[in-house]
Amino acid sequence: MLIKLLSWKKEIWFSRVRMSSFWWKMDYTESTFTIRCQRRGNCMLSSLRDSFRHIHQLLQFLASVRKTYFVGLILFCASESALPIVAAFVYIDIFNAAATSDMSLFWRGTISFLVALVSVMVISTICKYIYIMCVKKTMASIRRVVTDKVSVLPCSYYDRTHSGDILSRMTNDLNNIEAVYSWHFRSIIQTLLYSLASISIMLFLHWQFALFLLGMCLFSTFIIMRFSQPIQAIASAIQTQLGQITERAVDMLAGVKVIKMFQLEEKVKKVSEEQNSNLSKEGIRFGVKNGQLESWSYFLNFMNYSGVIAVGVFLVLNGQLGLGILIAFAQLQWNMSQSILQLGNTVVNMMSSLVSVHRVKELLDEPAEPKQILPREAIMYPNVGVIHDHAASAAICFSDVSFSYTSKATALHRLNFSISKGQKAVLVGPSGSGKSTLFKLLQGFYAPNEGHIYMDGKSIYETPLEQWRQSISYLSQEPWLFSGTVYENIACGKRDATEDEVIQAAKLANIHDFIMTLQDGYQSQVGEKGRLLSGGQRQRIAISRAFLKDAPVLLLDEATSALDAESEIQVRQSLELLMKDRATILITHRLSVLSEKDIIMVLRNGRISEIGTHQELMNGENFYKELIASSRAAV
Ligand SMILES: Nc1ncnc2c1ncn2[C@@H]1O[C@H](COP(=O)(O)OP(=O)(O)OP(=O)(O)O)[C@@H](O)[C@H]1O
Repeated sequence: MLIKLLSWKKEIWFSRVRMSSFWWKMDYTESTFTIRCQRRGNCMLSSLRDSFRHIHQLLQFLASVRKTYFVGLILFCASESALPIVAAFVYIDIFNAAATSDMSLFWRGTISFLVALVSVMVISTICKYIYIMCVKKTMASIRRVVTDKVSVLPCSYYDRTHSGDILSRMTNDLNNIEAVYSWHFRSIIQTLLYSLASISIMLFLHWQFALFLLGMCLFSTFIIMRFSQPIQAIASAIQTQLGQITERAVDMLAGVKVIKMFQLEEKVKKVSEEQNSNLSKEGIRFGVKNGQLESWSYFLNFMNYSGVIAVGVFLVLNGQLGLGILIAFAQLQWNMSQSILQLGNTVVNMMSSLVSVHRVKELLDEPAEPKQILPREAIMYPNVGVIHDHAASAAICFSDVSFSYTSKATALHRLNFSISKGQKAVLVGPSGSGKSTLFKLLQGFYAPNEGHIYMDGKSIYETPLEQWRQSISYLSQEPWLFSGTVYENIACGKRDATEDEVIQAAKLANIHDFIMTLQDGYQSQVGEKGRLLSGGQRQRIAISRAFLKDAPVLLLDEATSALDAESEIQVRQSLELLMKDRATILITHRLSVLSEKDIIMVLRNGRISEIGTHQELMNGENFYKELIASSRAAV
């Protein structure tokens, strides 16, 4: 019965431990001792070994400034720790001077303290400058590496990752990493240095009394560490929620017009209130736990201090300890227990910041887009270098190209077509039939699962992506303009473009006259995403860019469909000029605008179901006729 009762109690204890956000598990398998901490939600360091790995990562980030950083930091901490220790010795002198009326002791103490104070001020200022400079340099280099990485990630990464999450890694997480370098390492090193020095001095002055104090400090540390554990879990949850709030904010800013048009303000408000309330709940939980931690810290600090005074006075009364030494002990103990208690907090915060190291490292470890598209399975392409006759003569050629985003559904099935220089192919088909996917493959954003793509006789598998993309200009329905000037937005079409070339491109795109009416001409700001310009003006700036790029292949994705009739006519004229002597593929849902000469490719469920001119296709019974009929009905 008793055994049953004990095992029942034990089970209750274990289940309570498991119910907490964290549960620390001792694992002795294969003679290794690992402490695992598990957490609800994602992105949590799974073991102490991981934490060390991430600290190692932080040290690697420091790279060439590592030695300078640690020299600066350790000297800074040593100088800051030295002051209270000197003060303790000064107390011995001053109290002994008071007890023996010895003025020379008093002056020795006072002067040594003043010298120490000035020295610490000078040394700590210089050392702080050195180590903070290293931190700033390191952070600048991490930011550069992260930005570089983000710019070379493949499209598939952006498909599966929310931009808010990426943004959060580039901002919140990097700030947390900076906090580790600037504060957490400092606090840990300072506490260790101060504690080691204090313990050595106390052991030297009175080893029995020192051991008693040490025991009390260790006991306090143990209690504080227990209270610190839940705080770490809450801090991590807060960080995850902050990431989610950033994601929502990015969505909200990008979709502000949709929100207005669909009167989604209330819904957005509700979601944001929910997130805020969750965040504030976690914040309150954090505050409560932190409050408990602080109360315990004060209580233990006070108890320790009282213990020192009580035992010290007892020893003084028994003649085993001088009054000066007791005051020195009290001073050293007070500072030591303060910093040890503080250390608990620092370790907790640092563990939570290591989550950020993990998140940034995760981003950096993402494979970059390859410099060249490789065949998915080399075995299926024994003759990659062999060029078929039709591919060699065509500007664009798809040969048996298939592609799927996921293993479940195939987006494109065995596409075969070729387009010559000066020819215009129009891609039509219902929504979801694979038109944009075809463009993505042609631009090298994804590798085909099977088949070959050729441009001007060169296989995509044998041409570096940079060179491949250099041969393509892409214009979409919503042209992307960067914040900056009109000039910068056109000039980015060609590396080292001259002013004359930029102006010539703008003239060809029929936008030069308009630019000259702007207050600052080519130096006028376009605003975020070109908001200071109209849709047609934005599109013509994008066309200028394409003129400047002068690529032989042109991809137009509904480039005129967002424009009003007048803008459309102007843009169309510019486009006609741009298409001249280039191979063009145009995606459109507006079948009324097709010309007699265009080659029409009908995509249906990822397959080319028909190909030919409008007249040829209208002669037979086919899906194209159905599309024409439904588009006329829609008009
Ligand atoms: N990033 C992606 N990941 C997974 N599936 C995708 C992705 N992008 C598109 N798809 C799927 O691939 C298929 C083809 O999509 P695609 O965007 O190429 O169609 P579309 O013909 O351009 O459509 P629309 O005319 O509506 O723009 C669709 O079933 C779509 O759901």
